[in-house]
Amino acid sequence: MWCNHPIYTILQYPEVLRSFEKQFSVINFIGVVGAITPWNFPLAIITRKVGPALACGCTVVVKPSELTPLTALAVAEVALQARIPLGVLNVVMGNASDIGDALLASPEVRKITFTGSKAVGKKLMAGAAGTVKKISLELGGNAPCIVFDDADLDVAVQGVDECVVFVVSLTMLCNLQLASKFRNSGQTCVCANRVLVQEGIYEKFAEAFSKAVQNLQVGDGFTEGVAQGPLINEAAVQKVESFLQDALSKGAKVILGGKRHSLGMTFYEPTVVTDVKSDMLLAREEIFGPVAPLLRFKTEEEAIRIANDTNAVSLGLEQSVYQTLSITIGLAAYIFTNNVQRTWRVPEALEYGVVGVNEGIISTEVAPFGGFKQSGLGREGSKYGIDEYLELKYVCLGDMNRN
Ligand SMILES: NC(=O)c1ccc[n+]([C@@H]2O[C@H](COP(=O)([O-])OP(=O)(O)OC[C@H]3O[C@@H](n4cnc5c(N)ncnc54)[C@H](O)[C@@H]3O)[C@@H](O)[C@H]2O)c1
Ligand SMILES: O=CCCC(=O)O
Repeated sequence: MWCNHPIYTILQYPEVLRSFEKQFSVINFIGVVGAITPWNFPLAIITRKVGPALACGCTVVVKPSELTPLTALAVAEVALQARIPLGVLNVVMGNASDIGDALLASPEVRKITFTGSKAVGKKLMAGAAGTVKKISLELGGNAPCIVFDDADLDVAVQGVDECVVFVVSLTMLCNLQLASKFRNSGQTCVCANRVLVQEGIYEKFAEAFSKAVQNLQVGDGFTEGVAQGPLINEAAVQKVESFLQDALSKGAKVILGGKRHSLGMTFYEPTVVTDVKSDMLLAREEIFGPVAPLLRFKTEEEAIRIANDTNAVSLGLEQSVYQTLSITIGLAAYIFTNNVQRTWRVPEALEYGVVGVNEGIISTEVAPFGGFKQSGLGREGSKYGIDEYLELKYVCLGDMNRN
């Protein structure tokens, strides 16, 4: 159920359009959208795709993760209650690759929007070629978080008003780090994955940070005060264990946690690891678990180089070591500094789609969210997110009075 009424709008560049009086731009909504979503934000990721699609006039077929299907059905129920007409928002469950193939093969589906792993994203991108569909990909990350030694470690933060970019206390730093690293038990694509700490403050930061992490209460998310839940499944725990094992065998040290939680099942202790090096899987792969690896750096140039070097091949690692070995990715990055010049210079040098400066929580619907390199294509949120569901058309009007 979709039609293709053009919305006649004089778009950007009115001054250019004025100079070509009889020419103007038209936007069409793109058509049927296939939205394939992951488990880790089972509601938010559906809504950030469906919202702009419906706003543009598209209909949507959502294929949610098989690990969190009920949230998607709840969205569909709410859509019905909101009187969104039948057929406008559809949820399809079943075999993932069969549904993916059907969406890709359909000439009616004009756009695929996907959030999930790099491996599946690449398959969809290749599959979209058959019918030349527009595609947006929000894929994995390996966010570096750079802590410079110019942060004023002794300034106690009195209140929110003082939390301006030039006053970064150790307390604030640790809190922001906690927010960024341990959000959703570390299972967030923008979680700080590698914490790069300048050598002058490395020991002090490690101590203060692990004290803060120790206070995170693990348990049932419905219980008051609990900050860390379980990991999504056994495979996720085993992945964390294998990365930690690799790091320990290469000289890293666990200073907090480092094992399954006494609650059992898929609960894992919030963990801090020091002496982590760039060639360890903990630093090269998306951990997707509550483990914070601390790396050491000397200079700003070195920090930027380590942060941008997500190419496994350049480190001489065998790609077969781990199936999903990261290659040139760039979703989110963070820096903490008191130096105003650094707050501009370093983000500019970082090859990442989103950069938090003295801020650990960066997602908002009003900003463009998305990655560089193999972290994805396109943006979600803001006016740029709307563009993903539109086609731009140029109409050239002839002079009707011409003889
Ligand atoms: N960049 C972002 O905004 C963002 C946000 C959240 C999660 N992620 C990434 O998602 C990953 C975790 O999510 P996941 O484990 O659910 O990812 P996943 O790629 O395994 O699954 C994502 C979706 O793709 C489906 N799928 C699997 N194989 C398919 C196929 N052959 N054809 C069509 N669909 C198929 C799954 O059923 C699921 O619905 C992490 O890498 C994380 O970084 C990225
Ligand atoms: O996992 C990715 C989405 C996280 C977010 O919206 O901040």
